[in-house]
Amino acid sequence: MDTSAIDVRPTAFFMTGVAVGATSLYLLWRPRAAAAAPPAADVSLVLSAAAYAAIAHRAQKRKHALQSPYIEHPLGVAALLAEAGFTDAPTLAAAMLHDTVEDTAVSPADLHATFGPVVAGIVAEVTDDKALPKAARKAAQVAHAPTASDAAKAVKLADKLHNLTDLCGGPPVGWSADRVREYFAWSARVVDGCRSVRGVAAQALLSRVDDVLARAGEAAVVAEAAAKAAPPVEGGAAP
Ligand SMILES: Nc1nc2c(ncn2[C@@H]2O[C@H](COP(=O)(O)OP(=O)(O)O)[C@@H](OP(=O)(O)OP(=O)(O)O)[C@H]2O)c(=O)[nH]1
Repeated sequence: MDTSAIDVRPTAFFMTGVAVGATSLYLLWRPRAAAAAPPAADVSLVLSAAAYAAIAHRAQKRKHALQSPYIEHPLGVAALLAEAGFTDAPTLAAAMLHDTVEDTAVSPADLHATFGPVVAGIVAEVTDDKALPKAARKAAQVAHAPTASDAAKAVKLADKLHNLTDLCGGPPVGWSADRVREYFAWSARVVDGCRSVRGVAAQALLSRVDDVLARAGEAAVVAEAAAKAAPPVEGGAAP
């Protein structure tokens, strides 16, 4: 067949169009694909932190009536960050580990050795000094919040969001309605110190925290009902 008679210009034009289109699609898809599939090292860091926290908190339970395993809280805090749009692995890992130094035998040096300085640093920022009397410890959280890093502010906000949402479902055993109101009021002061946190995901988180802070009255009513069923123990023991 004599192909010399075929005009190749439309074909060349078509192929150039396909190439330009495919390149554009690839350039559009590539960042989305990267966002959808985090690097294996990030997944590994976050899951290792979850496993580490599960072992560290293995003997502890939440204080509410369900008495669920304590790890529910760190997992919940990390999940709230992810739902808000946080994808930074050290921040998610620190969320998983945020109560290990405060409430278990894990030391800052242990975390530094296992997870490195970034994760250990965020955890250190959100760790209360349990040697302080309770009132001083609570005041220190309010005082330190404004100067915390963005990552530490985000973990603190998710921590408060999880605990306050929990309180709306039912208070820790022995908490009176007044104690619930006090916890909401104190949390609002910590949250105010975190409002300078930067980033779209952090602002989404703040908006959810504000929604739950508005439910203080509802949580107090739930606590009143629970107190009628089982009388409150004022100043009840914390874990
Ligand atoms: N709402 C709720 N809180 C529970 C539950 N179980 C344990 N907690 C913990 O109780 C703390 C609040 O109790 P408080 O008596 O006010 O404080 P304390 O334990 O620090 O002395 C919260 O700590 P925090 O200092 O506010 O935060 P975190 O950094 O220790 O998590 C929260 O993590 C539960 O079932 N529901």
